[in-house]
Amino acid sequence: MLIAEGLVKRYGPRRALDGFDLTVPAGEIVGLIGHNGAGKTTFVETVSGLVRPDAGRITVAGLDALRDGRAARRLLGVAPQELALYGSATARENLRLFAGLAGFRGRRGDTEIARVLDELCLTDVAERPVAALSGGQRRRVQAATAMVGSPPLLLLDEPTAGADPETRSALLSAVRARAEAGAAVVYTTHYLPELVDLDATLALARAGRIIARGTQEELTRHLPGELRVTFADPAEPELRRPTTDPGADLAALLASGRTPASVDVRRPGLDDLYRSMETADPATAATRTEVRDAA
Ligand SMILES: Nc1ncnc2c1ncn2[C@@H]1O[C@H](COP(=O)(O)OP(=O)(O)OP(=O)(O)O)[C@@H](O)[C@H]1O
Repeated sequence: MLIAEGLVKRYGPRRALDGFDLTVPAGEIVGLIGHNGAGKTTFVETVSGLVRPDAGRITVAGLDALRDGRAARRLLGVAPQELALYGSATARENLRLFAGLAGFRGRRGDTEIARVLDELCLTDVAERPVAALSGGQRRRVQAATAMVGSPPLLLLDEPTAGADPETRSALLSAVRARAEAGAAVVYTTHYLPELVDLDATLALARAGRIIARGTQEELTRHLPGELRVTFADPAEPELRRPTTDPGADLAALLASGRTPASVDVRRPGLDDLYRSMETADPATAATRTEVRDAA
């Protein structure tokens, strides 16, 4: 659904995007993660037509988005990081505007708006001006403007930033439902447990490019987890050690004649992956990408 290749965006001497490649098939949620300044927002802005790249190609549903931006924009819904809503208009009026842009007008538009308001638990506040809504409610209205009209590509830039658990859960359910209905979703967040909830695949951005891409399992399985062992002899301190092969490490421990009282293996998770990006060697990351391509 979305293919971005070799995107470069320069701001003076700085390259916000520096050979950024990302492909997202229909029905897939990709969690775009990376430290502040990695280029995630610039990528979202580039695909949504707000920023013109200096080089590269973007295809949305087979359309060349850089040549035929207007047609490509009709296929995508964006929730930008900075809220962009009309404060004096009600939530419903804001949605009417975006539904109209997506070609939904009249009764068809009203039905679509009612559906999205319900999906994001906004029906009760639909007639209030957006300026009078809470931060979490405004976040949901922003996500609703992206989803109205059911575009096949969703770009959600930190849609749950500052959201309370209720808002977060309504948003995640809506995003999952959209992907199940076939939408391709680019989802940026710094809150990694959300990506586990969404069962998202991952794209790791660093310094303007994607350094690793794959499923959560593919990207975490080679990272060390942690082996924790307590011993029958109370004088022996608890052992905690990073491990990539807990079975072999435990066998070595037993062979040494010590008697464990409890054994716990913590599998590597997304936090470990995020931390490993500090030191990630792009060459290793490239191998991982190849592994996925071959799969
Ligand atoms: N309009 C701009 N003018 C100059 N530099 C910019 C502009 N937009 C982004 N940059 C720079 O480009 C780089 C990438 O920024 P971007 O906002 O895309 O990162 P990000 O990964 O979204 O970060 P965050 O996690 O903080 O949202 C940063 O170094 C940023 O300072």
